[in-house]
Amino acid sequence: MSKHYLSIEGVFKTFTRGNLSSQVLSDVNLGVERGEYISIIGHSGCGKSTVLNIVAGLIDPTEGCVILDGKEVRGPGPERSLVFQNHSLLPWLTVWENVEIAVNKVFGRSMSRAEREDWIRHNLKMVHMEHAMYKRPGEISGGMKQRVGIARALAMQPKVLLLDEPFGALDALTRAHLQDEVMRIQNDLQNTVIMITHDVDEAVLLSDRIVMMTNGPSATIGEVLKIDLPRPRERIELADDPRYNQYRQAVLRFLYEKQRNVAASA
Ligand SMILES: Nc1ncnc2c1ncn2[C@@H]1O[C@H](COP(=O)(O)OP(=O)(O)OP(=O)(O)O)[C@@H](O)[C@H]1O
Repeated sequence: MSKHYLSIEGVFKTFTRGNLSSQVLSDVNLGVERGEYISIIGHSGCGKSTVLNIVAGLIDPTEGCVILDGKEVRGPGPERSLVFQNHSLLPWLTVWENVEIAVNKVFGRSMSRAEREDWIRHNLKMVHMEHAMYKRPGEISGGMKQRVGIARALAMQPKVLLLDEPFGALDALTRAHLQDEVMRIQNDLQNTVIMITHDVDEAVLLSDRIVMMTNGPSATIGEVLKIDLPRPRERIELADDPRYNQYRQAVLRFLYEKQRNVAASA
């Protein structure tokens, strides 16, 4: 039995179409502890989403496996909820109904109607969206849609929350605001999170460990950096913290010195 809460064990992935095949991942191994916040960073196209989709159960590895809480991942499931960069809310439903669908699916049998309503309200409150619960996605901003997406994912009480560049499409201020919200929620709930990001500051600010991937093809984990900064973290204070800047530099060095060939050809 795996000694980690979540473990990615010897994962290889080759995509094949006709007689063309490309090996995207090669021998990816990672152990994640319960309550840990992990960021995955790496150059565009190296295979970050492929790793996340394998953990989500949306893609099968060619070799290797993912074990979550003692069980091998086989196909998607509500114990692994995903939030994408592009809001995946159903546009014809209200904010409330978008969360309700997920809650009914997971807790339809175990909670009464009143309990489910309380739970939906609680999760919308947590992301400060209770004021807009009767609006449709087309009537709210991008940042608000991401809040609802996060509320919906959290409402499923997943064992692991998978975030694929969740703030990537947002302007800098909204992004900072939402990062702070996610840190606050993380301090309260102690979720296990794996997040893909391209943003070095975001990775250092939010993570317990940053997983840095080598360039593809046949990408793997190049280095793992432990972020030993006390929580709760304050972005303004950290800007002057020498440790914060050392972590930042370590990631930048990995991306732009050790793995720079893709950056140069991009
Ligand atoms: N279904 C698929 N079929 C064939 N190739 C694929 C498929 N999905 C991904 N790939 C390829 O695998 C490689 C890694 O893609 P992936 O989306 O995992 O990278 P990424 O690091 O998340 O990229 P980005 O940062 O740009 O989002 C790319 O070369 C991509 O073209």
